[in-house]
Amino acid sequence: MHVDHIQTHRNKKRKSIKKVMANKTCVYFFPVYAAGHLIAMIEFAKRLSTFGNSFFIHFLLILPDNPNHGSPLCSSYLQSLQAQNTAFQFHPLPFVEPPTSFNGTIEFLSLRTRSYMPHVKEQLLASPSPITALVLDVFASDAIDVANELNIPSYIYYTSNATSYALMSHFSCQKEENNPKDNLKVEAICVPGLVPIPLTCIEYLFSNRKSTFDKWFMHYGRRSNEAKAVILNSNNYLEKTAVEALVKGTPLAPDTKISGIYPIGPVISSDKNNSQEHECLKWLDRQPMKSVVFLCFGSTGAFDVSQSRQIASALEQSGHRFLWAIRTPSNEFLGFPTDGNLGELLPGGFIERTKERGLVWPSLVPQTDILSHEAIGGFITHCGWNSCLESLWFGVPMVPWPLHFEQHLNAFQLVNEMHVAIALELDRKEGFVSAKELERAIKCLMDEGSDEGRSVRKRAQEIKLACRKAVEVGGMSYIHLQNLATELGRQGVVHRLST
Ligand SMILES: O=c1ccn([C@@H]2O[C@H](COP(=O)(O)OP(=O)(O)O[C@H]3O[C@H](CO)[C@@H](O)[C@H](O)[C@H]3O)[C@@H](O)[C@H]2O)c(=O)[nH]1
Repeated sequence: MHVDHIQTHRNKKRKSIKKVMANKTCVYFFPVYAAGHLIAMIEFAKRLSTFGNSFFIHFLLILPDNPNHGSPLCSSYLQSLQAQNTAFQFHPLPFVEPPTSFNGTIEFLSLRTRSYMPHVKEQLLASPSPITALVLDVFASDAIDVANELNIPSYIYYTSNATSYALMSHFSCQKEENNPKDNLKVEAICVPGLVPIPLTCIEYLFSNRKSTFDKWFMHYGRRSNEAKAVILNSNNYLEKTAVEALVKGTPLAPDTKISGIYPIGPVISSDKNNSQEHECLKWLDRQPMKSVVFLCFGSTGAFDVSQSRQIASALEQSGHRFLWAIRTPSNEFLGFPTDGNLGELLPGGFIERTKERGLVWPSLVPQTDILSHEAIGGFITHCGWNSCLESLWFGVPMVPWPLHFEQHLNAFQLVNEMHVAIALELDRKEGFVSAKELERAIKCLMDEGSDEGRSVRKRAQEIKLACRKAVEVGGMSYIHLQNLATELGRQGVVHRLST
């Protein structure tokens, strides 16, 4: 959605809304413009808005500084949202020149978000109705300062899982000398209330290999401790230990202001987006039930030639049907992968040799629609939390292939806590997986006679049912969401227009 679209849309709505505005308040959302964050937050807002209509929902948006830096998934999602005619209002913030001095991607994005704070304040002050809450992505939590200044309660909508939030919050209150980065010699990290977490799962967060992520991870942990409450896209069936510990407050900083934890998940994007006509789905219609292994690595995941060829070889040797979304990595700073250059990425003759049982799709795919298709029997995923939830929602067992951030931790949970995934051995330093190892994991997941496969398939079905029950009327996530909606609607008028 372009700025013009958003603004026209907003102007049309303003008129009709004016009439009923008198008794309503507003909840403002401030997401991060990335597929795993923006879409997840809007989907959460949709669900929240089904609980009565005592408030209007507004979104503050920092649009990408350059069209190549914005996830294509975000723009197509925003466009499809227009057709759904939600009552949400979007406010793209006026452009601010991006920072020129920074160390790595996360620092760039963090500094850029901070530079928008004057505009955030301006927008909130211009609100057409009193504001009862500001709901922030954790990576936009510097806006808590603005919320405090205007006496607006702030909430964090955390787009990943409860365990990684517990870690973030716990480490944020550690003194510099206890920086987990310095503990890299121990084998497991012990956080009060959590099961011990192997260091290999989190060293990516705390090693200096990837610029300053650890510094910002701790910074946002500290900021989120200043919020009134944290909303988690999880529940205490998926992550019993972490959710229960967080509800008790065990891993939180002693001086935290957080007084509520709302595990309301899973929230997934379930819109069909007219993708029924998509070639991948038509192809799946022709495949037997649960016969296809699906490979997709999130909004930013893409492999070089050498790794892509190992994947191709594993797929060929495994003998199983497959659907592989493949793209070419971008060399540009903040650039997104481009359509897969199949001639370069695949070994000669691969497509011809596998055409009876495989489809290679050189672009983004309608992931949730694919996962919901009955022909899908397994998912090889980079373990972005949304991808994990989508797979679980449709009862699809996984092979985790984590790439960045907290994805190694998510992979650990899928295998060791939820028992819905077959472990894959990867060289974490290089992120490399050999053809032999991938072939083994695919066979383990997909072979009918595989005991491990049978076990993860059964668990995936159990989790699917439990997740659906959790969000149904009366389910545990439903009740948390209902309580949150009541709190937001009841909060009283905490901020009045300045004029
Ligand atoms: O071809 C594709 C690829 C992805 N998706 C969708 O894009 C979203 C991707 O989200 P996610 O699986 O969470 O991956 P990332 O985009 O990599 O997510 C970022 O944000 C997540 C939530 O905070 C973190 O868990 C991840 O580590 C971080 O990389 C999902 O809804 C997918 O269905 C598509 O629809 N088509």
